Amino acid sequence: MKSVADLGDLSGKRVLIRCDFNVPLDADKNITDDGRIRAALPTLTALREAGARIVIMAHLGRPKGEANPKYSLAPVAARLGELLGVEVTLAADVVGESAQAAVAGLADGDVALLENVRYEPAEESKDEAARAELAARYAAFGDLFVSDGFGVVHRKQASVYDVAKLLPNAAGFLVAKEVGVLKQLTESPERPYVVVLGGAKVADKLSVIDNLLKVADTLVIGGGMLFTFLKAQGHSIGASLLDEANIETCKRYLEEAAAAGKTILLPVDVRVADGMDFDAREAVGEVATVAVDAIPDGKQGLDIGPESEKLFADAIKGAKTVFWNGPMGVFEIPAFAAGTAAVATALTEVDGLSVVGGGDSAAAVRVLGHADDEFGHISTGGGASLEFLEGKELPGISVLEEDN
Ligand SMILES: Nc1ncnc2c1ncn2[C@@H]1O[C@H](COP(=O)(O)OP(=O)(O)O)[C@@H](O)[C@H]1O
Ligand SMILES: O=C(OP(=O)(O)O)[C@H](O)COP(=O)(O)O
Repeated sequence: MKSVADLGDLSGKRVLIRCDFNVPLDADKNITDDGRIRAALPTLTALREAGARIVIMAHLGRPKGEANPKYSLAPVAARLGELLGVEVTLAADVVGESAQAAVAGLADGDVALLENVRYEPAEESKDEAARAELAARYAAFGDLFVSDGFGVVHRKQASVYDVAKLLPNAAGFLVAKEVGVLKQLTESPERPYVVVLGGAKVADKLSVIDNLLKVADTLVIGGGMLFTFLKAQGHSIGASLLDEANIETCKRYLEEAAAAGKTILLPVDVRVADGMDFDAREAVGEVATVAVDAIPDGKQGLDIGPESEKLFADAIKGAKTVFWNGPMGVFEIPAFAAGTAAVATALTEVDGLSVVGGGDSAAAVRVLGHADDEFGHISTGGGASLEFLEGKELPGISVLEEDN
């Protein structure tokens, strides 16, 4: 993997860079945690100081191939401009006339941000030819490509993977740093090694458990995915998140873990309500704590309960290595933040290496009042770090090692 320093004289060169600026926004489009933008500053600053003309590709959320103002990068452009102390030109499209004009208008040290790359249907397409065609349009905007969006390196997408094949490339400082730290967890983690999983990307997270069971001693499961496990154990889960297609897989995981002498630690109680109003940051109906085998019909599980907080905190504090991705509940709503807060605090008390990964998990620890240096490392990637820890090849990284 080449570094930015190996790219030679960058003065006047157009550097196309993929960043992960998928930051949490509130209902008024205020960024609630700008950690991912800050994490990109070392590379962007170095490129600017070297006199490069910077063209940034990034996404926000999952707009599924359609332009949609809800997912515009406008709040990101404004915040990045403040942090860099320079105006960041936001193109109104991804590869259209506005993007072309923004790139053509760059002077040395200037920064342009293309609109959300996921407005383009080919960005996330499984059709390689469609992705390659879009990647060629991106590549026309740069003389060189830098990959610095660690949170997306597990995605085989046009702005992450295909474009890297078309230009001389290098890893940015963030990607290099993340890989360096996460290697410590794969090479010889001190045991007990506990992995804590939660969050809402249920299908993604369930698919990594197979391999994580091979490397970790204990898997602690909270967040949206816990309910598919409860269903697999025969419990009713009311209106909670369910990944129907993976109920049998969860049964298999529970059996495999038991056979291998590993532990899958599930909550014993959960906090439920009729639902939630995410924008208003409120529960809908009464919030109640119930045992996991007594979730009433129609109720939605939105956090782990107080007994589970203690159970999980003890498992975490007894570990020498802990990796945590995914909030335990809908922490953005105060009534459902206690589980995530308990896990975050337990991680700060680990006598060993504690790593938090993921956009929302990193946001959660900061929003809940923790400082970054209370943890061994805060990774900008959730899914990306999990796949790294599984030992999988990450397309956005392996492509950088190929000759071009
Ligand atoms: N029980 C639950 N039901 C619905 N959403 C949940 C639940 N628990 C956690 N979440 C949501 O999961 C989201 C984060 O998920 P995810 O993107 O997988 O994490 P990360 O960004 O850290 O990788 C948070 O916005 C949180 O509100
Ligand atoms: O937020 C992200 O990942 P994460 O939730 O795993 O930390 C990245 O921006 C990747 O987003 P994606 O999971 O929609 O591809």
